[in-house]
Amino acid sequence: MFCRQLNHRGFDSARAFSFIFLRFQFPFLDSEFQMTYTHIPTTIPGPGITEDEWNDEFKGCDCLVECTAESGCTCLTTGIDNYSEDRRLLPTSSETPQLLIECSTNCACCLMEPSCRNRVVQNGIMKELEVNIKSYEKKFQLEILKVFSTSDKGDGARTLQPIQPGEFVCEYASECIGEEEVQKRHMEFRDDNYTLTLKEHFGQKTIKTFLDPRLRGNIGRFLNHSCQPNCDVVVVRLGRMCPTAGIFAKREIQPGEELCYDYGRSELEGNDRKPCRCGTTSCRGFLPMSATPNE
Ligand SMILES: C[S@@+](CC[C@H](N)C(=O)[O-])C[C@H]1O[C@@H](n2cnc3c(N)ncnc32)[C@H](O)[C@@H]1O
Repeated sequence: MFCRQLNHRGFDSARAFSFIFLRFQFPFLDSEFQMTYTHIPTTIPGPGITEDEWNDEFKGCDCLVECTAESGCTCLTTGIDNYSEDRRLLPTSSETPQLLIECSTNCACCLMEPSCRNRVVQNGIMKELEVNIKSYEKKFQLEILKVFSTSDKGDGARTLQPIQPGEFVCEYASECIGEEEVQKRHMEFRDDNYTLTLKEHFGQKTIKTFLDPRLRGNIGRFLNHSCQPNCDVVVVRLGRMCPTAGIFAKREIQPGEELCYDYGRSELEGNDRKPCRCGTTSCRGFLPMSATPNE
């Protein structure tokens, strides 16, 4: 079924994705709103996503042995393994990232013990991470999170354990929302914007997915931007067409290092851009900004 869906939608292997954080300057900030969010371990459907869209699932593989490209696992649609035996993201050979589909409950391998290697993001956070939630700490019950201070970027997250290149850090757990809801939240929360737009290019077609952890999210919402990041965002499909965003280590990360990724690039210029405080030698000076909330 999933092959039919892929063909039907005209998807091909010449795909790519980009993501950019929405960034708008407004003169005020409502700190009440800034503090209010509910912890969720994984992405869920939010306003603007229909049940049909969310339930558009892949058929799943029939594997009774380890799911690898070599053994012909049909979830590995491009014939390349997503993860190594020790569950690290495998580098792709070209500039274009592969369509990363993890095995799901629709797969025969879901009975396998321990789980097949094509399940990483869905297994959740394996590392001990730390977040600075300032005075909000006591107010909200966040799993396994403690406190650390960033000097000038608001809250931030860091690791308490070493992380190897390609290892999964955390999901950017969010509400997956529709375009109108993006506009609505932009008006409602003004400066307080967390929406990550995934742009996937399938041939001539571009599909946008909006992930917003503003109201419901996990530690992923605390990762700041860096122009020389130690993490990458990767589009991952957990058995359904609606994508999620997985954050993976780009290089070896030492305990105590702040976790960060590149929010993306924008051509926009202007005084209302927010200065970047990543402090790296390759700093581009400003955080990326998009022209419209759903760009
Ligand atoms: C997804 S949030 C990251 C967590 C945020 N620091 C917080 O306190 O919730 C994105 C916001 O963090 C701040 N930020 C992230 N990276 C930054 C950077 N490199 N320089 C300055 N501010 C940054 C900006 O205010 C941005 O809009």
